[in-house]
Amino acid sequence: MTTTPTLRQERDPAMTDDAALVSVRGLTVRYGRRTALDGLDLDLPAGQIVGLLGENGCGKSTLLKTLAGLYADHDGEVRIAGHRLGPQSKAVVSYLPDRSALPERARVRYCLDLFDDFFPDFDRARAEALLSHFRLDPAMRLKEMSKGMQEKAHISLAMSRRAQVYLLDEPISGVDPAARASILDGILHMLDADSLLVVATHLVHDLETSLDSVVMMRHGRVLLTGDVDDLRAEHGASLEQIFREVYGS
Ligand SMILES: Nc1ncnc2c1ncn2[C@@H]1O[C@H](COP(=O)(O)OP(=O)(O)OP(=O)(O)O)[C@@H](O)[C@H]1O
Repeated sequence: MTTTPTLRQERDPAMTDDAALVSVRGLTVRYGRRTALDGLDLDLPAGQIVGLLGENGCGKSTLLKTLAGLYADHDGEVRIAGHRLGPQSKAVVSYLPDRSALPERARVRYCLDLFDDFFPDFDRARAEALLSHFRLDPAMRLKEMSKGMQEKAHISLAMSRRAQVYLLDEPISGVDPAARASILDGILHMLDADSLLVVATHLVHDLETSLDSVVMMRHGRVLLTGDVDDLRAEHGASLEQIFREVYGS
């Protein structure tokens, strides 16, 4: 099969797309002499659940961190809800990193207080409802929880900001397969219809039915992007099969 990015839209590479909630042009991020993102272009509209897929080291985490406004040092242009990266873009982005930034001795209740203090858009009732959905006790300390329980706690916090863009970096890698559907239900249940959720994941099979579109990356660039239903129809295969063919070639 071809890995040509046939579904990428033709556009003027210099212009960001005003209609897109997230618009990226020529984004390059380097760690010293290593180039993690290499002139990446991307447009993501509101109202989508987008899977960010690709091999280890292709740049998924770096892209999410950059969109979250954590790398000031980059080349290219990024717009989020029309804002350049900075305080205004950060205010509309809820980012769940692949490694926790919360103190592990903290009780979940204290984390709720932290989010309440730090994020004006934090909806505490929504977080408490999600914690309850996941059967987590707010009195527990993070370090007393299993990896999967910690992930559920972090998801509850990140998804309870009334953000426009949610960036989740491998949010359910530690959760057992049977519980993944319940977590995805919890996430999607809380999502406003006009927000955008981008989830970096290797769990293509588990997320396949939840995703509207995918962005497949390789070597710091977008290799293939498109609507999941369109891709399945075009290739006559499941998303997981398409993924295996693209990255197996
Ligand atoms: N802090 C860092 N210092 C130096 N190089 C880094 C750093 N973080 C990432 N890199 C490099 O940048 C590239 C992209 O890494 P990144 O973590 O974004 O990939 P990824 O697609 O998220 O990988 P994975 O699927 O393994 O999580 C890799 O070559 C990696 O070695």
